[in-house]
Amino acid sequence: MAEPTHPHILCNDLVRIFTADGVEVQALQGLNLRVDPGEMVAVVGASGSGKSTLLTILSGLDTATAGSASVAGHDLLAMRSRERVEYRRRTVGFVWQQTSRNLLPYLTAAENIALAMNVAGTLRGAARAARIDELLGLLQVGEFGDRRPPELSGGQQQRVAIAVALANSPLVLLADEPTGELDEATSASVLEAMRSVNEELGVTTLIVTHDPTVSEHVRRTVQIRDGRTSTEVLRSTRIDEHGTEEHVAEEFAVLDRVGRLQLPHEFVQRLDLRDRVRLALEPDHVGIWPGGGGTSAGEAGTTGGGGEPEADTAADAADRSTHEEPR
Ligand SMILES: Nc1ncnc2c1ncn2[C@@H]1O[C@H](COP(=O)(O)OP(=O)(O)OP(=O)(O)O)[C@@H](O)[C@H]1O
Repeated sequence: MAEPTHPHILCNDLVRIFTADGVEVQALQGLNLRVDPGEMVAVVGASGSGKSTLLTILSGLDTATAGSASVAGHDLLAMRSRERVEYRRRTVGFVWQQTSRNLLPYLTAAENIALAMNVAGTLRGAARAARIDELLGLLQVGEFGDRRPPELSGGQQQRVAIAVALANSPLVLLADEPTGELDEATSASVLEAMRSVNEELGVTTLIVTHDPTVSEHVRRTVQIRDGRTSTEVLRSTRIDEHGTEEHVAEEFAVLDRVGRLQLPHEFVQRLDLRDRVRLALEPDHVGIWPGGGGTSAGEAGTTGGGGEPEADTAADAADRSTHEEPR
């Protein structure tokens, strides 16, 4: 039997509560996320959904209020300050939205990468120079090693920032709105550069962003809503019956360890689902009906099956199933 993979990022029921002026804000409300080694995943959500809070915790700059979070085997809630420093220097690399946070403006691109190696005490001499050339080449900014950030375009600056983030060969690359200050075409090319780095170096990559178009550049997009992951879109390529390659995107609801899921907002609105719903366990899917005693019927959060089941059947099945209220 194959060995189970240990995820590179694992968050279980992650909660972060901020208190400002006596008012509590639950930025993360029991978030679950798993990213396996070598995956490239985008976490996409509206402003205020908790993206930056999640990334700040994963980067070791903040600690969660409850739940668990681990990155490449480091338990982020139990980590002490010395481990935290090493973790930030060697285990994870970061790319932030603002280039000013990624690069020092008075150092050249090559010197910015060298500085990251200096701080972590990694490569020296010829090995260092070779690695800097390799990284700049990989990010397609090989000819700009001697330029300072103000002499580079926004897209080139972010490519150099990615090279800096990779300087100490981290296992995980974390990016917070890495294309937030770029135009559409430049964003697409920077995301493609991140994808080729992910493929060539195998570095696990997590991007958080409000920009839904990022999902076109990754295989898996996780939607975050109100501090929780809600749905996922998986992209794959398959060959159709004419031998033509086609790209397929499928949307899934995220089911947590205890069986909770969030229905997509449109489903809830369309069927006017409120307070409680009726459930029916079918051989290959689960049906969900409005619970208000109406006659309208529909299905949500299901795989397989089709057609509109009888409301009576749903009620019967719901009676047969557990009567526990969803938590
Ligand atoms: N330090 C803080 N103190 C109080 N509330 C905070 C703090 N940081 C974040 N919040 C609140 O937590 C919630 C989530 O914020 P967060 O910055 O994680 O969202 P986001 O999805 O990254 O949004 P944006 O895309 O606008 O940056 C928001 O309601 C925000 O106001």
